[in-house]
Amino acid sequence: MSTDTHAPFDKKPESPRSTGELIRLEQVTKRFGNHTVLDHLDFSVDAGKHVTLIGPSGSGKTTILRLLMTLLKPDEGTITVDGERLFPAPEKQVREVRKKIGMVFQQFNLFPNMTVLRNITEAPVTVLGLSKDAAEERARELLEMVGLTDHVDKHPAQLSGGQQQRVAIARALAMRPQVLLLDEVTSALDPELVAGVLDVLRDIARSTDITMLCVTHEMNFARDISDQVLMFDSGRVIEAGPPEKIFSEPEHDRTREFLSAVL
Ligand SMILES: Nc1ncnc2c1ncn2[C@@H]1O[C@H](COP(=O)(O)OP(=O)(O)OP(=O)(O)O)[C@@H](O)[C@H]1O
Repeated sequence: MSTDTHAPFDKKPESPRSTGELIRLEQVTKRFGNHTVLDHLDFSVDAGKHVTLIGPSGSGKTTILRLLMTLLKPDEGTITVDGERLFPAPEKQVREVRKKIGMVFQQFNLFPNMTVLRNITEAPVTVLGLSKDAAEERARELLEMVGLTDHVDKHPAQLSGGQQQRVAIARALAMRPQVLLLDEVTSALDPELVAGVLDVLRDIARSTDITMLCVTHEMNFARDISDQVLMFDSGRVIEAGPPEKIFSEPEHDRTREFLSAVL
């Protein structure tokens, strides 16, 4: 069996996957009724980069992740992932492109009736066609990475929220996505469980070549992992730059107001 099948994710020293631009949104507009949530939005993310979306509640950050997951469709504009259209595109192409994208949600969304191991192996077996053994081997490696080796046979209800979220991270990585979307993954956790989850994500950011697009209110985490921070306001990017610039010398008044409220 190739090492490729065994590796839970691509570590940095191994051959990188795509390089250059991985995600591109062009003139993307999303409306809910009369409410324009994203307004002719343009931005791109290069492969292997960690990009964090910050901004006030309701500014459209989660909507972007949901568009990339194809849980929503834009009203206008194009979305491209790894050079292939995600929207507009034929259904078969959308399914293929979707395999390149993993997401971790605020509410862990684990299957309650499946064990931890099965939660992680289910999609690699049914969607990627991995053998049960190969999927389990990969799952065990991922569970070690997220510090949950002792919990393989438990059900989600037997775990803390932080542990469930770490299973959800392992589950997303089991599909070997090129992009990991993180939507306020610690917002539903008790405060004492937040650090454990963020540490796992820091480790993934440091040791793998995965591209991350992250919505978070954890500004220290954003500062630690981000190559670029995008400040959103009313469905537009109003300021973008490396974290040291955005957090220390923001140019826009709205960014300053937002950061003074949350830091
Ligand atoms: N399915 C929906 N139907 C109607 N309105 C929606 C829907 N989803 C989101 N919205 C609205 O779109 C706007 C943007 O929501 P979104 O969740 O993208 O914001 P956000 O920046 O992620 O906010 P938060 O930080 O509070 O999660 C909000 O006003 C929200 O109420």
